Amino acid sequence: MAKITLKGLRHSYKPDPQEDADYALQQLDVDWEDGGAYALLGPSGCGKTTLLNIISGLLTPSHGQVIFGDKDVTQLPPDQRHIAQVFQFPVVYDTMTVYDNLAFPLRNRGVPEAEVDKRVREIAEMIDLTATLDNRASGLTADGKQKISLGRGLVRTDVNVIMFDEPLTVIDPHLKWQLRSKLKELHQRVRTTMIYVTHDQTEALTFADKVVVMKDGQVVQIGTPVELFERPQHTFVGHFIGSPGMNVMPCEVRGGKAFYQDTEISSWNAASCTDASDLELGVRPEFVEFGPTGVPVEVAKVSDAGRFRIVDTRKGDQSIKLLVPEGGEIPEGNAFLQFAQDHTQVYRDGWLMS
Ligand SMILES: Nc1ncnc2c1ncn2[C@@H]1O[C@H](COP(=O)(O)OP(=O)(O)OP(=O)(O)O)[C@@H](O)[C@H]1O
Repeated sequence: MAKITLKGLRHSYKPDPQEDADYALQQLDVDWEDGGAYALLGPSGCGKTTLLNIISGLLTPSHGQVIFGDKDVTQLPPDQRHIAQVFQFPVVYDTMTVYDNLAFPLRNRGVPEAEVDKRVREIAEMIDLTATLDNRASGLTADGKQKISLGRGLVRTDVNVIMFDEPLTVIDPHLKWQLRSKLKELHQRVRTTMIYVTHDQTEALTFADKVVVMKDGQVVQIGTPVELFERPQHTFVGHFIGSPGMNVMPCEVRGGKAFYQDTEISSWNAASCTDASDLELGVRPEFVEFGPTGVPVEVAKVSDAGRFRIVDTRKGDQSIKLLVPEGGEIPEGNAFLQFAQDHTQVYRDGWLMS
């Protein structure tokens, strides 16, 4: 196992890239700590698969280095990188038994049969496949087959990283959460570095200790689920993560104070703001409440979400959402909103002002 470092990585599929938009991956520097559970999260087309293929060696980056430990592997083919991959669709040998599927990577590497047997039984137990070891893999359901794909990665002792590319896509919805929590549990047991690629925030936040959020070929934030929630570094992170996402409103800063349409808003970072162009305020619905004074709005819609209600308020074209706990009062028609200062922040050009 080894730390993985991506240094000055850029990739374009075009032969003669000229501008940033020609790059599927823009300047990227990321350290993946040895033994970490990471999610790579972002919308379709943001560059997740490109990045995964560069780490696994299927793709050579246009610029930059891929380093495992202290070894530069940028030019090494996939089979010399010791990586296990679990794809959207399970890759299993249908005619073989579950046992032989799990044993395959070890026998391929000439591991003695006694060691193979020990390892296969150990891993089968971890992924709940012991009872089916002698069955043909063809008879298994999709989640059983996906467990085999995973097991084939876990069984190897030479693996630097296990990478999952949207692994729950073909799993029945009611089994998804089971497999998801199984993955988390397995990571805690084996402590192999895992990178889990998804566009689904629930999958990312429940699996990962650290989430790498991507947008348009760029990493916009690397953080724990709590950090992404509490301090989104970019309005995209605030909006993409959370349900509903962060409210983002245009604002002005005058004399170190933020104003939204002439109402002063207390914000923890407005004082650091010297440049008054392209500014926005971000505040999550969890940190907005009704008050006797504040931003005047009109209550437009109330949706029940179990233990709380999501209230959609309007001021002109601007929507500002807030969460009201069960039993909390919701005014009809006109109302005022107040924002928690510690969780209300100014962004410039999308990026958090520091
Ligand atoms: N083989 C290719 N040739 C040319 N352009 C490509 C190729 N593969 C991907 N791209 C482009 O690179 C960008 C990033 O694509 P990529 O598949 O890495 O994103 P993604 O986040 O994995 O998306 P998805 O979740 O839909 O798979 C996209 O604009 C895509 O059109």
